[in-house]
Amino acid sequence: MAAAVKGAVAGGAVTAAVVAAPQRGDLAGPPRACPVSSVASFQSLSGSCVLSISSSARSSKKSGRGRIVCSVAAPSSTNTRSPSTEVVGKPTVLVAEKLGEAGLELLKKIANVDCSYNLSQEELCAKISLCDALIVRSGTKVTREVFEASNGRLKVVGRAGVGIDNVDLQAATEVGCLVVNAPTANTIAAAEHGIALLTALARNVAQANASMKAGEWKRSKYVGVSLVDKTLAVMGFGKVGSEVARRARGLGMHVVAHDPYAPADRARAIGVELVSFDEALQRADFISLHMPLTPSTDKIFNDESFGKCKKGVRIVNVARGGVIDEDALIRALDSGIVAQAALDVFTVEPPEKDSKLVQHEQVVLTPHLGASTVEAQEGVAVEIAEAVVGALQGELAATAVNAPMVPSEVLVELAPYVGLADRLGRLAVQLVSGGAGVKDVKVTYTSARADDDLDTRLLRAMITKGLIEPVSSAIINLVNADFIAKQRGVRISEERRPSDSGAVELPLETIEVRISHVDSKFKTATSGGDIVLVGSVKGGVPHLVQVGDFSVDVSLEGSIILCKQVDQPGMIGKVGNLLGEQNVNISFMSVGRDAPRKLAVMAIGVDDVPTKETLAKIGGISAIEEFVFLKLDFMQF
Ligand SMILES: NC(=O)C1=CN([C@@H]2O[C@H](COP(=O)(O)OP(=O)(O)OC[C@H]3O[C@@H](n4cnc5c(N)ncnc54)[C@H](O)[C@@H]3O)[C@@H](O)[C@H]2O)C=CC1
Ligand SMILES: O=C(O)C(=O)COP(=O)(O)O
Repeated sequence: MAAAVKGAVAGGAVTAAVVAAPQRGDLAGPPRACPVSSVASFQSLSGSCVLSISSSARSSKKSGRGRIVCSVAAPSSTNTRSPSTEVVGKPTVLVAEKLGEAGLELLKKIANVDCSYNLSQEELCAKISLCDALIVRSGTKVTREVFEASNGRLKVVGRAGVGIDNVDLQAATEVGCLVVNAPTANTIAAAEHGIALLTALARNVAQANASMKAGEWKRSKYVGVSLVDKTLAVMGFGKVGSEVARRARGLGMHVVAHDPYAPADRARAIGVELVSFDEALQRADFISLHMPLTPSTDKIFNDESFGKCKKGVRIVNVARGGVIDEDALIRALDSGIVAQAALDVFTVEPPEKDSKLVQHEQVVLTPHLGASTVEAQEGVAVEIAEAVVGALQGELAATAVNAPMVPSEVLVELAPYVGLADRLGRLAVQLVSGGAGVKDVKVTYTSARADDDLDTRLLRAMITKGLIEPVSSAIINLVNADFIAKQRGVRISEERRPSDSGAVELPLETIEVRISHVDSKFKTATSGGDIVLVGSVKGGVPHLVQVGDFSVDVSLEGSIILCKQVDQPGMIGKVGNLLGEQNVNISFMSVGRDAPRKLAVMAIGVDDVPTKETLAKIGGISAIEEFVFLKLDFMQF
């Protein structure tokens, strides 16, 4: 994608749009569909956000399809999508698990929505290459195979809930697919379910209910234990954990919490003592689990940890089944270390109905209902639909889980430099003629601001995009830029160069891209043996201001002809005439020279692509020693 950044100030709010240029490989014919995804816009949002640099043409680039119009497989009996409502030109969102109506309505405003539930992995893989977004809950495994089967088309996976352990984040990142979740809307529901299980456990509600339904009346068998003055250990003091702690304090419990990353002041504010893992186990009468399933929490409750607990401890798990070694739990229940367990989540869902855990008398079960309240499901549906719609429109995703979170105000400020960074990378790589390929790139940012006052991750991603996309089939965005650079052995180092201009109102004055250890097609673009291009933003438009040691000034739009020549009268006229004869419009011309009548570099911006013959004629002008034509827009070829 060649991107032009257009900046504007509208109604006091700065907005800018990165406009995707058409791609090589696009077919002629019907207009390219999915216009929403070809525009990455910056919006002034509150909080931390991430820019999704998207291109509608990514699917067409790989697959050769010219438009993103889907004919999705016939709906199964559980499908609710009506194929007749599919609209050409809209992206397609596959909703693979039940989603609240309000969320579906939001999606339908901009997308064809295909609600296909209970898909097998094979069915999901078969459909996914026709979808721009996928929305799941915890019941769908979004594996590497799914990302690979998407063939580059899937731009965003929305997890309508918190836990993203069912999504292969590494695979998503590698293919540049954004993953967003809905981290807040089900917090209270999960916390309330935790408390429901805690109280039910203490008073044998489930067992007594089953007994009565079986016609019994056993009052002495179901004597419970009190919660007041007991100690609850909250393991994982995040959003759900702290809400559980707050409620447990209201029930008169002492609450300790273990969370290596929790801020002490939040704990103190709720009257919770933060303790080590072992101390939490040693002090707890009740344990409530609220940590994510990660490699470091996988089976963190095992024989060894149960061995550290008080005999008769009661455990509630509304987090993830995998944090408990279920065989170890059965042993701990059988030995009496654990008196009772209440489980909403399981290592494999649904668990085997005849498993010892499911059938254990001291185990109370719910089928992953933590988030299942009417209110939470409506909230989650809206939260995820907004995130997915935003991502499809190239907006900032505040809940991205596999991309750097760049504060929105930083993004707004950097917007004009995003296109500059992409174009400098794109031009620099076209000057490389050989050698071992691009391995060493140094980017120098000149700024009058303090050293720590520039977040360059977005710019680095765009330079990477510019450097790699023209010479590969990779699609690069903020999600996968660092991964792809590393995978290709491209080392991008960054440096800040202070400026004493005093222009602190600008985040940046110039960006210099230097490629070392390569040969150049245009020797004049080298300085000290390296290819060096410097750019800046003028009036919101990216400009090339230096080529090697020569100063130029050419707007980075369309394409550029660089000529090295002996400075002499009439050169501009000669080149201009040749281009004029071919009806090639010149947008800019700029000459940088050492001294009068010595060597000069002429940079000519052209809106149209000159023919090979015209270029050859320019190259044939006797005073021109070197000559290179650089393209910013690949559709022209
Ligand atoms: N059963 C259900 O339907 C639901 C389950 N959940 C699950 O509950 C869990 C918590 O969700 P939230 O509170 O929203 O997430 P969160 O991200 O706000 O909190 C998780 C906390 O766990 C902490 N943590 C990470 N590693 C830890 C470790 N080794 N030991 C102790 N703490 C550790 C983190 O620092 C963080 O504070 C997640 O696993 C989520 O998937 C959430 C909602 C509904
Ligand atoms: O949000 C979470 O982490 C949950 O576990 C909720 O899962 P669900 O969306 O109900 O399948």
